[in-house]
Amino acid sequence: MIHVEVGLGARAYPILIESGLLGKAGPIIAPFVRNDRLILVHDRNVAAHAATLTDALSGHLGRIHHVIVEPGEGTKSWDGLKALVDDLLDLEIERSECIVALGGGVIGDLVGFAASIVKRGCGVIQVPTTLLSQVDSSVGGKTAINVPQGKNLIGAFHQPRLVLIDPGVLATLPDRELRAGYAEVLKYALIGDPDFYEWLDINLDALLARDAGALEYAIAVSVRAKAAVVAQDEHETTGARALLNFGHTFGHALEAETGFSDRLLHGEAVAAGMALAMRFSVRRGICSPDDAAKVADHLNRANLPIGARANGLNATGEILAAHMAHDKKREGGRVPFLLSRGIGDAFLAKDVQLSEVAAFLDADTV
Ligand SMILES: NC(=O)c1ccc[n+]([C@@H]2O[C@H](COP(=O)([O-])OP(=O)(O)OC[C@H]3O[C@@H](n4cnc5c(N)ncnc54)[C@H](O)[C@@H]3O)[C@@H](O)[C@H]2O)c1
Ligand SMILES: O=C(O)C(=O)C[C@@H](O)[C@H](O)[C@H](O)COP(=O)(O)O
Ligand SMILES: [Zn+2]
Repeated sequence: MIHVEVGLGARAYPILIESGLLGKAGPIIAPFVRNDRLILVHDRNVAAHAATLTDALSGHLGRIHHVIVEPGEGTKSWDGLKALVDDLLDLEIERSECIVALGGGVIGDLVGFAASIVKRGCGVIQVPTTLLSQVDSSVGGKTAINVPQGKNLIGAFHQPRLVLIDPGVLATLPDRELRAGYAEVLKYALIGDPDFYEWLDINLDALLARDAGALEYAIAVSVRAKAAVVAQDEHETTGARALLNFGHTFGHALEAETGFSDRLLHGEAVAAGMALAMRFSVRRGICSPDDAAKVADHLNRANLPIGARANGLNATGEILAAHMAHDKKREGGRVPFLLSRGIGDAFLAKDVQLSEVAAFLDADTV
C-alpha cells in the first residue's frame, strides 16, 4: 500500500492508495466511527462501490446510513447543499462523527462543504472514485458549491481526516470521465514536473486503456505533488497553491458559460484552459510555440478540448472575461493568471489585464 502524508501538523492526515482497498477498508475506517454508525454519502452511479464498502465495514459498526444524492455538477449547488444538510440534521449528526464522501469531485466538494458548516464542523473521510477526485479533489481540503455568479464561489477549507484511494474502482468509470480526470494529472506535469510530462507522453495510451500499473503510478505522483503543495500553502496565500489553478481561470469561465451543466466537464474545461494558457504565454513571448503545440497535440491524443470553442461553446472574449472577473484569486480588482515559460514551468503573473485576455480569446480560433 502507498502511504502519502499531508503534513499539516495537528491536522495532518494519511492518503492510502491500493487497488482493492475499498474491500479492506473496515479496520482502517473503524477508528473514526462514533455512535456506532457511519453516514455514507454517494450517488447511484457508485452503488456497487458503496456496497463493497458497506460489506467491508460490517462487524465494525452497528449501522450505515446511505444518503443518496443526484449525480452531476448541478448537485454542487445551493439546492444540493440544502438537501444534504437537511439529511444530516435529520440523522442528528454529532460534531464528532466523520461523514464518508464516496464519489467524484462533486460528492467530495459538496460533502466536504456540508461537513465544514454542520454543527460548525464535522469530520469527513474522502473515498474518491473518479480519476479526477483520486488525483486532485479528495486531497487538500478545498470544498465548495457553484453559484450563478461563478465556480466554487461559496466554500471553505476543510481538510479530511483520511483519504482512501482504490484505483480498482476506476474500472467502472465512463471513458469521458477518465479522460477529463486525466487533464488534472497532466496539470501536475505542466506546472512543475517535466520528467513526469515525458513519462505521461510515453504512457498516455496505457493510462487511457486503464493499465493498472500506469494508473497507480500516475495517481501516486499526482497525489504526492498535491500533498506537498498543500502542506506548503494550505490556504493559497503564498502563491504556491495557486499553481494548482493552472488552466482554471480560463476553464472556470468556460464552465460558467455552460451554467455548470455536464456539457463541459471540469477536467475538459481545465484541458482547454491549459492549452489556452500555453498559447496566451506564447503570445506574450514567454513560452516557445513548440511547447504550446506539444501540449495541444498531447491533449488531442487524449481526446480533450484545446480551446474556447470546446464542445460547441461560442462565447466572445468579453463574455468569458466577465466570468473571469469573479475569480477567487482576484486582488485589488485584478485577476492574476497562471502562465507558462514552458512545459513544467508555470508561474503566477500579476500584470495581466482582462481586456488583453479577451482580445487573445477573440483572436484564438481553436
Ligand atoms: N476540491 C478540489 O480541490 C477540486 C479539485 C478538482 C476538481 N474539483 C471539482 O470536482 C468536480 C468534478 O469531479 P469529477 O470529475 O470527479 O466529476 P463527478 O464528481 O461529477 O463524477 C463524474 C461522474 O462519474 C460518476 N462516477 C464517479 N465514480 C464512478 C465510478 N467509479 N464508476 C462509475 N461512475 C462513477 C459520477 O456519478 C458522475 O456522474 C468539479 O466540481 C470540480 O470543480 C475540486
Ligand atoms: O486544490 C487546489 O488548490 C486547486 O486549485 C485544484 C483545482 O484542480 C480545483 O479545481 C479547485 O477546486 C479549484 O479551486 P478554486 O479555488 O479555483 O475554486
Ligand atoms: Zn481542477
